Amino acid sequence: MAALRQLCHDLPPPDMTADAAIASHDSQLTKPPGSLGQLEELARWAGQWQHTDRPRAERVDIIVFAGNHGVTTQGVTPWPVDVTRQMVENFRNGGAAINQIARISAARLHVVDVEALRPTADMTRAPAMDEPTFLRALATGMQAVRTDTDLLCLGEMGIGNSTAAAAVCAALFGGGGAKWAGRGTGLDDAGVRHKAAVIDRALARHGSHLSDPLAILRHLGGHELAAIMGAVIAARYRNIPVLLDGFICTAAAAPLALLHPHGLAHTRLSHCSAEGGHAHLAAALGLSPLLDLGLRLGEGSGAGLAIPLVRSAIACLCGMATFAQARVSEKE
Ligand SMILES: O=C(O)c1ccc[n+]([C@@H]2O[C@H](COP(=O)([O-])O)[C@@H](O)[C@H]2O)c1
Ligand SMILES: Cc1cc2nc[nH]c2cc1C
Repeated sequence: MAALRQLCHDLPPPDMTADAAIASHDSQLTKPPGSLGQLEELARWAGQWQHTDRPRAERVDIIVFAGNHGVTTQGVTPWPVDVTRQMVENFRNGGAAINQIARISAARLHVVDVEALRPTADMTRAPAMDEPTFLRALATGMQAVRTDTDLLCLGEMGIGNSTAAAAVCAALFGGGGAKWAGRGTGLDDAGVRHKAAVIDRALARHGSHLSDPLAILRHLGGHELAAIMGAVIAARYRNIPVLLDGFICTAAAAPLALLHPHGLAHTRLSHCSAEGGHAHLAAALGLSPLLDLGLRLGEGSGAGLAIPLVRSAIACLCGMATFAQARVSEKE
């Protein structure tokens, strides 16, 4: 735990020399300054974290981390637990939404079943993970990050994990189960109220251990959430910018924002999920989503859909002519 805490404390900073070079080059491109809006900032973000003034997004990985959750025994999701394993099989056979999005976005898809899909402990009765399991799941996430990657998209699959994510958010940011519990895969109003009460019971059970972001993720999170956290940390050390997906993925990364003042600066929020807590979480983290399409699927689907935006931003930065090259007159 101490080594992990040190890693989080020592996260490398952005390359502001590359950033200045990009800003200077961008100002000479054949467009009114600022007219590419958020794409301009997106290209600078990619360059800052890839440590280059000519960023790339040719080699893009989508990693879907899958895990199971003991808290499902509390009736917090309308779907059978076995769907996690069945969907992993579906990912491997090319039949899920993320397979189609990965193909359209020309990204490599990797599926990792964390801890062989063994469920965590039920967080209302015990810590979701003991320390060795938490660290092993986190290391699984770190090891899944390849070095030959320009851009990393993270996603998850886990029946019950919207309860784990909501509990993590409640412990990190306050507000209790009622603020963070959402419909997940399709709960009705009574189901959401029950889910909020289950979260409140877990918070009460672990109260004295919830003062530290890593302890919060261990007690209330899940194997795939820990793996996502590990992947976000590894990407920072390998100069790889990260696209986060929906509510669960963002909640898994959120502890890093509390462990380091710029812990999530190398990540962008790909979209705002329809899951109620995601907008609250984006606001708490100061992240603004690139897309808002009403998605609430997970699997890395929103992150996959944002890949063409990053590619377009970089293509404009690196491919456009300058005013001098194109002999276009500059503003008077
Ligand atoms: O990405 C999101 O914002 C999102 C919102 C709601 C549900 N999900 C997915 O649905 C599953 C969790 O829902 P639940 O109801 O079983 O907790 C899990 O596999 C997630 O990938 C994902
Ligand atoms: C069918 C199904 C597909 C999913 N993909 C991500 N979460 C999911 C949850 C369910 C239930």
